[in-house]
Amino acid sequence: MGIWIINAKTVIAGNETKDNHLLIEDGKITKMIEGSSAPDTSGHEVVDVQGKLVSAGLIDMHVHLREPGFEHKETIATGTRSAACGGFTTIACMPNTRPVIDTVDTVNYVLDKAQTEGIVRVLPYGCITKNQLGRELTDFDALKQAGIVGFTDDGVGVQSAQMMKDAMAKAASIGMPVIAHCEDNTLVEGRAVSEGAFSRKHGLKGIPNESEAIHVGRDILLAEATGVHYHVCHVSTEQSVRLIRDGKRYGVKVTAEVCPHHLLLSDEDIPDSMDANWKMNPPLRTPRDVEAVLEGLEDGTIDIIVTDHAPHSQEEKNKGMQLAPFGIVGFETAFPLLYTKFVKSGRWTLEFLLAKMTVVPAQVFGLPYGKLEVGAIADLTIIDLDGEQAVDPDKFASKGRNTPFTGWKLQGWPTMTMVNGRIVWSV
Ligand SMILES: NC(=O)N[C@@H](CC(=O)O)C(=O)O
Ligand SMILES: [Zn+2]
Ligand SMILES: [Zn+2]
Repeated sequence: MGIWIINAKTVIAGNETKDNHLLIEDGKITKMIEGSSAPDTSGHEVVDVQGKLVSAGLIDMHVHLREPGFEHKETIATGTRSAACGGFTTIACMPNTRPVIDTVDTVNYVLDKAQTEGIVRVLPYGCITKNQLGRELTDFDALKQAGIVGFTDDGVGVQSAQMMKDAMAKAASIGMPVIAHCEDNTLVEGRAVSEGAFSRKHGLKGIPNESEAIHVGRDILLAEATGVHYHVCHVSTEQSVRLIRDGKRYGVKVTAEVCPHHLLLSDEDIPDSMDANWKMNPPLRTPRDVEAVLEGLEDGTIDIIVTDHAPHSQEEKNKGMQLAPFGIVGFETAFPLLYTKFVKSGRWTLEFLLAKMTVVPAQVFGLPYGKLEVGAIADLTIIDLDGEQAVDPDKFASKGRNTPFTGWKLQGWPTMTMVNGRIVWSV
C-alpha cells in the first residue's frame, strides 16, 4: 500500500503553481497526476493536503547537532526533529562536537545515532585537522570510507595556508570537497560584533570584513592550484562575494553558501540591550554587505542557502554579548523568513527560493535528493503558504531558543515532512 498525497500545489516556474497529486510507494514518487480532481486512490492511504505546497524536501548543508558532547545544547534526536519541523529532510552536520568528528569511530557514532534516533537524513562532515587544532591532517581516506560528505573545521578557520593546501590536495585526490569556515584569528581575537555602526556606537572593537575575505581569497588561489572542490561557509561580506565571483569567472571549482540571518539582518539591527541572541559567527555585517550577499545569491555567485543552525543553552546565551558563545538556531525559521521577506515581498520567485534549498545543494554536493519528479526518492516538505504565525522560541522542537527573530510574523510554515516515503513529522 502506498500513500496518495492529494490536492497539492507544485511549483512550475516563477511563482506559478499547478494542482498535483502524488503517489508514494516504496520510498519513491511513483506517480504525479495533474489536474484539480483527485485520481482514483483506492487501495492506498490518502493524505489530503488541501491546496498546500508540496516541495522536494529541503536540504541544509550546514548544521550543528552538538552530539556527542554538548547534549545540553542539542541532540541528534532533538536536532533532527527541529529540522523536520523546519521542512528539512536532509541535513549535513558539522564536526565541532566533543570529541570532534575526526576519527572513523566518531563518524560511526553519529551515523548510528542518526539511524536509531534521528528522523531526517543526517550526513556527517569530518574534520580537516585532528582536534580542529590546525596542526595535523586527519585520515582523509578512512573518513571518506566511513561515509562523510566533506572535510571541514567549521567553528574555526584553518590558519596555516600550507595546511589548507595539503588538505585540498589530498581531498582533490580522493574526489572530496573542502568546506571552509573563513576566519583569520589575528583579526578577530576576542571581539563579538563586526566593525560598523553598532561597534562604533558602543565603543567596541569590531571584527573587520577582511578577517573572512582574506581566507576566501587565499583559499580560492589554493583551490585553483589543487583543483579541489572548495566550498565557502556562511558568506557574509561584500569582499568575499567579489572574490568568489572572480574565482568562478576564472574557472575555479568554488561554491558558496549564505545563511538567512546574513540576508535579513545587519549590525544596525542589533538592539542596544546587547542581547547575545544577535551574536553569531560570522557577525552581522553592514547594510552594504547584506545587499552584496543578496546580489551574490541572486546572480549565482553564492550557490545555496544553509541555516548554520547553532543551538546554545539559555544559560550560555545569558552571559552577555562579550562572553556568550557565537551562534543562533535556524531550522524552524529559515523557510518562513525567506518566503515572507523575499518571495511575498516580490524580490524572489518561489521557484528561486526552493531551488536554493533543494535542487542546487543536491547538485553542489552530488546528492541523490532535492527533486520532485516521478522516480525521485520521496523526501517531501508540505508548506502552508498562507497562514501567518509569529516566531515563538518556546514552541521550538530544538533545545535551542537562541534566535533574534522572536515575534516576527511570518507565512510559509511547513506542516508535514516526509523522508523516504514515511511521514516523520506533521503539525
Ligand atoms: N556559527 C556560529 O556562530 N557558531 C557555530 C560555529 C560556526 O558555524 O562557525 C557553532 O558551532 O556554534
Ligand atoms: Zn563557521
Ligand atoms: Zn557552523
